[in-house]
Amino acid sequence: MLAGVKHYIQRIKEGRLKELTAELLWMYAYVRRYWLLIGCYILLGASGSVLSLGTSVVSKDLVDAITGVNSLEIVRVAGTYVGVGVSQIFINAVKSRLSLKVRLKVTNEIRGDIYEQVLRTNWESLAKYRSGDLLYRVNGDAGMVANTILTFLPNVVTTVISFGGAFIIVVQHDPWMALIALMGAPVSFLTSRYSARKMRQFQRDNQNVASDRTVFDQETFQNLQFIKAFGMIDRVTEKFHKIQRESVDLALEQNRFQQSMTIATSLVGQAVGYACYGFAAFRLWQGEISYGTMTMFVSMAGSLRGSFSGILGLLPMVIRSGISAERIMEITSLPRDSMEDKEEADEIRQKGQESGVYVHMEDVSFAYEEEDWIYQDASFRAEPGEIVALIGPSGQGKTTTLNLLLGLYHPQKGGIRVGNPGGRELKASSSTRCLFSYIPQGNTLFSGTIADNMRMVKPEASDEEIRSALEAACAWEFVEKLENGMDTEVRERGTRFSEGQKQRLSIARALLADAPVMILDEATSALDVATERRVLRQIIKKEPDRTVIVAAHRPSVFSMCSRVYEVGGQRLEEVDEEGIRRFLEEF
Ligand SMILES: Nc1ncnc2c1ncn2[C@@H]1O[C@H](COP(=O)(O)OP(=O)(O)OP(=O)(O)O)[C@@H](O)[C@H]1O
Repeated sequence: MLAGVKHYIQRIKEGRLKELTAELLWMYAYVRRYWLLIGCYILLGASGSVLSLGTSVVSKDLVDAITGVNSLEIVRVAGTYVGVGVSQIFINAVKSRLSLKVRLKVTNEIRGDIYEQVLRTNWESLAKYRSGDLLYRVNGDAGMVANTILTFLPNVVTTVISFGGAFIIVVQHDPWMALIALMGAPVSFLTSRYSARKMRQFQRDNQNVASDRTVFDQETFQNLQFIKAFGMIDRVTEKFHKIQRESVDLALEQNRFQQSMTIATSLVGQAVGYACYGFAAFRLWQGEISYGTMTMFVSMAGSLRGSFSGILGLLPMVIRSGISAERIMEITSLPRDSMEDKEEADEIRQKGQESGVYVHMEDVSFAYEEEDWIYQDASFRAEPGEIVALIGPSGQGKTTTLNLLLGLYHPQKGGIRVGNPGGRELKASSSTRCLFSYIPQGNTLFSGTIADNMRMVKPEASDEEIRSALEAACAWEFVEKLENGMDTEVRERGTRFSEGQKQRLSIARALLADAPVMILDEATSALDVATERRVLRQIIKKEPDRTVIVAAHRPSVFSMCSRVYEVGGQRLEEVDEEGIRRFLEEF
């Protein structure tokens, strides 16, 4: 007893109670939002329970009428019996329909909420999660929580009504009978307490395996071409089967545990059932109860036992959704993108159309991991109308610098400022991202047509505007030859185009966004030198005040740049003319 109390005190100290309360409150917020629908569902469930109790009472009268050979009474009671049964069928049908409607609505809304929250989460925190894992949290975990919100409360209410109703009816007829029927309760309570602890661990493992499966499936299909090219089909299939086996083993182990618990409680339940039969028969022999009352006793005793186990049986569901809520809350409690400077940033963007926007980085020090500096005290500037290049060996910090400018990561020291020359200035943050159009490394095309991809950044763009952007990015020359021009499907991840073509489409999309600063991260690396120069010239020609920042490995763009910075050896420094000449010679 003392050990039990100590155990709970320890768990409260560990913060488990606080966590559990937070999980329940989080779920309760959704219950409150749908209280009317959930209320209707509970009412229907409750009336179903009352009718079910009614059936037992009417069956008693029916048996008594039959054994008493009272034909008039038989007809009356049989009529009520049939009426109650038919009502139950209709109530169940309405309940099932309402349940589906509410389930679809609540599940979609919870998923929508979580989806939006994930998208608005700060990139620095979100980048640590695998996309498949996030996908599982949005789909699997959200579905689990929605299911519990819908089933837990209504089930508790209907079970409490069944239990309370049966208890009152039995106690009124014979309190001893009620006591015997509940003899198994302490055993059920103790086994469920033990099983709750084990189930929590099983559920955590289950959710992790399911999440790993989603990650694996997603990565396999995304990289199918690579897998085929490297002849990795057998290895990948083997890994797929291994993950499957893991989840099967876990499910079987969990099932074995659940079954042993079920066997233990069922054996106790059965023993209690026989005791009820015996006691009811004894009372009948004593002539203290009728045949009808005996029938009712036996059915009510089953109902008492059943509803008690039913309440305890809801425990695994609460555990499952508690774990899911915990996994979702882990994501939704991450810091959000702050948009507090949004209005000022919009103003800078507006003004930027006349005077352009500069980007200044002053004495910045940044490390992903503590003290593992990418660079310290680094400065950099890009003015309107300039093309500025960032060069340096692979893995030294070019992309990192661009991410800092975009406010996706934040420097530990120093500041990054963006603003109009002689006008307003802001610290780089999620709010100032609207000043940039960014072309990251790799493929960023989405399913849909070329025009759909273009309109992602400017939904109201006319065909003329799209064509003009495609022309400026030197993409129109191949798009116009396609069977449906800009209405041609790009296919998933743009598989129908060459790397250089995909890069030109991405540049066209960035041009259409019409932001005052354009960032290209190796975005022209797959183009031949002549096309690369043509594209950069067009970018400036289209908008002479645009600020262009290019991360590049090769020196082909140097001749067009106002300034070149080199990132490497934990430094970011401007390269003088001598340095550029040396770089060109080395290349
Ligand atoms: N999210 C991250 N968390 C921890 N370390 C990171 C992260 N992103 C990049 N790095 C590390 O920071 C360093 C700089 O990476 P970055 O992508 O900026 O290099 P890069 O100069 O752009 O390289 P490349 O020319 O190959 O694209 C690398 O050592 C990389 O491993």
